[in-house]
Amino acid sequence: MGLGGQETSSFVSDFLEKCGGYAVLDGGFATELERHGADLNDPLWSAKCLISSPHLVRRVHLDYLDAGANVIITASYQATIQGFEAKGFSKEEAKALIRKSVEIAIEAREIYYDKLQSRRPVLVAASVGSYGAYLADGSEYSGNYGDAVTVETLKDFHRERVQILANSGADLIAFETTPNKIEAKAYAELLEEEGIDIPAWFSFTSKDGINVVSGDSISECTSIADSCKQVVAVGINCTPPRFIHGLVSSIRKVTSKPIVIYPNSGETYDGLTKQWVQSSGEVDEEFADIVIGKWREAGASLFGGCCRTTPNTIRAISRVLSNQKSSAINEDA
Ligand code: MET
Ligand SMILES: [Zn+2]
Repeated sequence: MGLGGQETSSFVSDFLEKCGGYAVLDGGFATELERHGADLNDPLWSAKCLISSPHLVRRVHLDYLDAGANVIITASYQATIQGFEAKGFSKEEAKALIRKSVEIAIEAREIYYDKLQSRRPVLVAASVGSYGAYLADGSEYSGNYGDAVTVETLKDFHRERVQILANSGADLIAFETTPNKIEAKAYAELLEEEGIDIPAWFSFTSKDGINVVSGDSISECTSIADSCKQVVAVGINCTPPRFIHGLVSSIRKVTSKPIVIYPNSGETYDGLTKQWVQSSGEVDEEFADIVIGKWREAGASLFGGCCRTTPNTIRAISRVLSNQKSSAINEDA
C-alpha cells in the first residue's frame, strides 16, 4: 500500500478516528512466545520462531487481537539477513523469512476478521529492532555502539530489511526500542533516500525517564523523528511505566505528531499503599485506569505493552480505553 505525502500526514489521525480517538497496540511479543514454551535463548530471539514455530507466532498475534489490539507488531524485531545468514540460511531464504513475519501477521488478521461480524480497524506494523538488538551484546540497552559505528554504518545495516518490509504488505514500519540518536538519524535518512512509501513510527527506550538509554536527549531524538515526513508517530517502548509520563510530556513539547506508548511490565502501582512495587508482569484494570488516563492527558494516543506484558495487560488497556471513550461520549451528550 503506497501513500503520498499528504496521506502520510493524516495516516494515524484517520486511523485513530476510526478507532474512536485512541488505539490499542499489542503487548510483549517475544516474552509471550516464551510464556508459551518457546526457547528464545538465541541471537535471533523471537525471529527464531519464524523458522521453528510459525504457528506459535500466529497464535500470539491472535491472542492479542482477541484481547483488543488495533495494531499488531510482527516478529521481525530481530529478524535480519545478517542474523539468518549466520545460521546458514541463504540470502534468499533470509529475505523470505523476513517477509514471512508479515505474512503471518496478515494471516492472523484475516483469521480474526473471519470470526467477527464487524471489522475493528487493525494495522500490521513491521517491527525493526536496533543494530544493538542484532548484536545481542547488551548495546540495545546501552545505545553505545562505539566510535567506529556511524550513521552510514547503521543505514547499510538496516537498508535491505527496511526495503523488504516496506514491500511486504505491512501497513507501517515500527522502529522499536531505538537506543540513541544516530540510529534515529539513520532511519530518517534511510526512509528518505529509499523513498519508502509506507509510514513509520519511531519508538525510543529510556532507563531514567529523562534521556534515551544512550544518554542522548529525548527532545533531540524526537526532533529527528518530527522532521521526517514518513514518521507518523513518535514514542517510547520497553521502558518502565513509571518513566512514561515525564517522557510523554517531553515528547509533546517537541512534536505535534501522535505519541505511541508501550512500556514493559516494569513495576506496578499499588493503589492501596500508593507505592510502586515489583510486578508479576500482569497489569490489572485499576492500574491501567490510572496510568492510561495520565498518559492520555500528557498527550499520548496509542497504548500497548512491551516485554513481559501479556494479553491480559492489553485486555485491561482496551477495556479502560473503551470506558474512557464511552464516558467522553456521555459527557458530550
Ligand atoms: C526489546 S523490545 C521488543 C519489542 C518486540 N516488539 C517484542 O515485543 O518482542
Ligand atoms: Zn520490550
